[in-house]
Amino acid sequence: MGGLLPSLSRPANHSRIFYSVMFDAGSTGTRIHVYTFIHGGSEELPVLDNEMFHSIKPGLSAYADSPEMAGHTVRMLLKVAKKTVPRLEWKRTPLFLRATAGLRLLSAERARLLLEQVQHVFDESPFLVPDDSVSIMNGTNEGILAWISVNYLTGHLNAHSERTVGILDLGGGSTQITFLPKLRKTIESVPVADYVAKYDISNSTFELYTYSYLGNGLMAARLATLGALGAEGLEWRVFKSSCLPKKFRDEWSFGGLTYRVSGDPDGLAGYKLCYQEVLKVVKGIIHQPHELQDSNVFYAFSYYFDRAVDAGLIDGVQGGTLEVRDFKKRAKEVCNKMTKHPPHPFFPVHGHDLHHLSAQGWIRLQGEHRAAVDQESEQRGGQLGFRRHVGSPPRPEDL
Ligand SMILES: O=c1ccn([C@@H]2O[C@H](COP(=O)(O)OP(=O)(O)O)[C@@H](O)[C@H]2O)c(=O)[nH]1
Repeated sequence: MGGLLPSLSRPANHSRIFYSVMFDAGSTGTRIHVYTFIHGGSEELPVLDNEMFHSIKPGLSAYADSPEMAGHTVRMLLKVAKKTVPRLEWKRTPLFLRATAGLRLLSAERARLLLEQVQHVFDESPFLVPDDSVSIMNGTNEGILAWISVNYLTGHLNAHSERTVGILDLGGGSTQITFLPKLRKTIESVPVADYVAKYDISNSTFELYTYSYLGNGLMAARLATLGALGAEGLEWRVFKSSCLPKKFRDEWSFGGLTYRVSGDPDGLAGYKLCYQEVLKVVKGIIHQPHELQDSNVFYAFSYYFDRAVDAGLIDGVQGGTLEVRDFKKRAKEVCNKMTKHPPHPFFPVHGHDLHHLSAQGWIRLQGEHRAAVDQESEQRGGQLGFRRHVGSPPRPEDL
């Protein structure tokens, strides 16, 4: 997002503080980040001084049939920008919105109508609206930017660092995997050319393995497992799964549609059947690079983090370090227990078939993209790579 920073050529007597507003329009929510930067001098890069964050659920794609509601969401979030940025700075503070999987999953026309509403709200606001303010970010850029962010925050992009870490991001609509391959063969044996992307950062070129699986975010893959994604007859159908406790009934909303779901009261439930159900959705779709069979460090976040916390695998504040097989072990325990006592439904990780991704690989789990690095624990050996919500208020998902 090269245009995030406004031009720094300003008169000498000008305020050295400036602001930038970024909207993350995800499939499950829309979030605003209001950044405050301090510009130390013409030779130096600006320093991030503060970040204000707020979010609203559901995401913009829930309003595909009523695009003006998407505009309303953005208008509500802009109130946070108006409160944070001093009035005198509004006209030089740029607004950007980048939409991810929710809008990628819609038809081009429906997505266009939603973005048109956002553009309208931006245009009537008192802020600066650059030419490329509102757009859908492609999956490759989403994966690369997450890789850069995590490697920058963990100190792996500095000149002395000899290795980098991979990232696994499980959103609601898509999931991304990005890493720097150690073997040439990994690049040469990708299924299609768009699994490889070159990126230049401070005099180094990184040739990354990166892919975004659209429709394999947690919510979309879960519905696909139930045979519900794209199905007809949502008004009368109940989608059953052996991944859910037999007596479980609920309604799930995603992308503007509501699905009635339940366990199978007359059938069987449990790990084995559930695993087979999930396999149908990911088999032949998820590419498994050979070199990841060896030990590798990945930072996994978004729903990987959320589910690891829900499953009691890691602490919700401290984060933690896990082996991939820990997910499988816990999924077995929970799914097999649910046949006896119905607990909350727990789905094994759908986004990637993690078990096959890396049998001995470690993943560290992280929550928010904006979390700060816990330097102390990194120095202690990196057992707890990240803390969640460091330096920010608790996340108010609902305004
Ligand atoms: O700043 C953010 C925004 C979202 N998320 C997580 O991302 C997931 C939802 O992803 P999203 O709605 O953006 O879906 P996508 O459009 O990426 O598929 C949830 O686990 C959120 O907690 C996050 O960790 N940090």
